[in-house]
Amino acid sequence: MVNIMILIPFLLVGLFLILRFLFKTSLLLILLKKFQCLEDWLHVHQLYRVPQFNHLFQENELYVKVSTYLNSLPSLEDSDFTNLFTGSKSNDILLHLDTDQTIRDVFLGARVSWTLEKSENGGARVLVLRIRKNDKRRILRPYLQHILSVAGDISQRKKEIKLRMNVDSPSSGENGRWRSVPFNHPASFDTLVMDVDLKNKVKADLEMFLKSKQFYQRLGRVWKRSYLLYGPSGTGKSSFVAAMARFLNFDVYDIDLSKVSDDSDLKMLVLQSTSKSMIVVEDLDRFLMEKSKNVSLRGILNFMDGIISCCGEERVMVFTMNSKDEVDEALLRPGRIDVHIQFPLCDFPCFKHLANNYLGVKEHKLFPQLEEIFQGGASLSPAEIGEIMISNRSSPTRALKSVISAMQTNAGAKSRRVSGDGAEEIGGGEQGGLFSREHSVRDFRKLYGLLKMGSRRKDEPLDLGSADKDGSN
Ligand SMILES: Nc1ncnc2c1ncn2[C@@H]1O[C@H](COP(=O)(O)OP(=O)(O)OP(=O)(O)O)[C@@H](O)[C@H]1O
Ligand SMILES: [Mg+2]
Repeated sequence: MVNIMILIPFLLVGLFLILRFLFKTSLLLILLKKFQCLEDWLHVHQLYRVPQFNHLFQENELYVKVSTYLNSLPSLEDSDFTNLFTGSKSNDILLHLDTDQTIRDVFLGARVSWTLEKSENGGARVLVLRIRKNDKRRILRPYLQHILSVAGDISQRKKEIKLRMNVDSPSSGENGRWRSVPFNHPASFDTLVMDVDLKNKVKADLEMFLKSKQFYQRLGRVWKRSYLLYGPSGTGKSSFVAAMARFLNFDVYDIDLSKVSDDSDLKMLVLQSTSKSMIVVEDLDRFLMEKSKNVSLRGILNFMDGIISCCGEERVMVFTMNSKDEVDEALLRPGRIDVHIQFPLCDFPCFKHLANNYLGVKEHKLFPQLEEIFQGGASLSPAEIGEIMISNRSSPTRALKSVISAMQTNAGAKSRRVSGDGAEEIGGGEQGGLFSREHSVRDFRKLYGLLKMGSRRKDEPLDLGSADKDGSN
């Protein structure tokens, strides 16, 4: 009994030292690996080789996708050695599988391994998949599908968005071709001041669309969705297009209809676009109102339906207009346009949000006066208010006073118009809407240096204000 009492402290110390030794060294890990090797050795395996190039020396897309997938696996970080590279951004560090490196993966409970080998005939490489024969039938196909889908998602996330524009250069015979530049528009759903619910609804709609491949297939419908963004100039339609593209990570095909030679040329442009892209036609109402145009209404309808006949993969189409009142019903029918989004002028909550974003002002003694003016019906577009705030950003009070003057000038012009003509101008005028009188445009420009506005301005739509901006995001 006494002997046991003496032994216990020695046993405890011994146990402590053994545990300490095991934790301080990698003995446990080594034992685990040996056990796995032994277990593997007791199974029959099948090997699959994914070569980097095919027999015509073209890069094997499967090899690229499997590499992308393997380089994203957390087990790569845990492997004994691997390659480190910098990414496209300066502070990105990327892990890459090295030659003769083996990486393990688990799929549906089955353990598989991949080894990167050098092929016998030179520098090309081969990825070798090792899979237990017992698991082969059950997991091989779904596992490869899983790899393709993960790799697709990764490359989509990493992709740099491109803006593609149709160029009009008959001399070089390039008419109808797309010219591409990196898409760097800074707008995102976070920077846009608009109704939060509306913003969330659009995001949810886009997300749902992306996930609905099977749904569209089951219904025998082409996987596409069309949006119409309409509202006065400077209310954020083009910025919204940019936000959508950024959100979807889709390339933007911006079609300039004036550079399209005829109806079939327009169809060709769609045929030359790729999947996972947004096809954008800005100011469609203005184009349709033009008397002599190369593309007919039928051509445009066919082009909208052209997607249906040509392209099965996901496409988002976006059309912008100042007003949809004058536009042919056929163009707006469900199926051609799925979602209509109105962009109204700024109301008081929207103004407050802009004041916070541009001037860092949450409350101000001029706010009650501004609220009254807004409630009186005067309004400016977010672009106009933004410009005033930018040019006066060193003095918030001056900026707010300038907004007040602009709204008063604007309201004055409106009332002069109403009393002079006996009716408010809505629709039709060359330079209708808020600045339909030349002198009010000049007044406004003089006051705030808005040099680029006016030429594209249209009348306010009749349904203005139905989707109020609440100024939060
Ligand atoms: N809702 C908004 N929130 C934040 N900024 C906005 C908003 N609307 C417009 N702006 C600002 O105004 C400028 C012009 O906006 P944008 O070009 O998107 O308007 P638009 O509706 O496309 O006008 P147009 O009909 O003349 O093409 C942008 O630089 C953007 O920053
Ligand atoms: Mg625009």
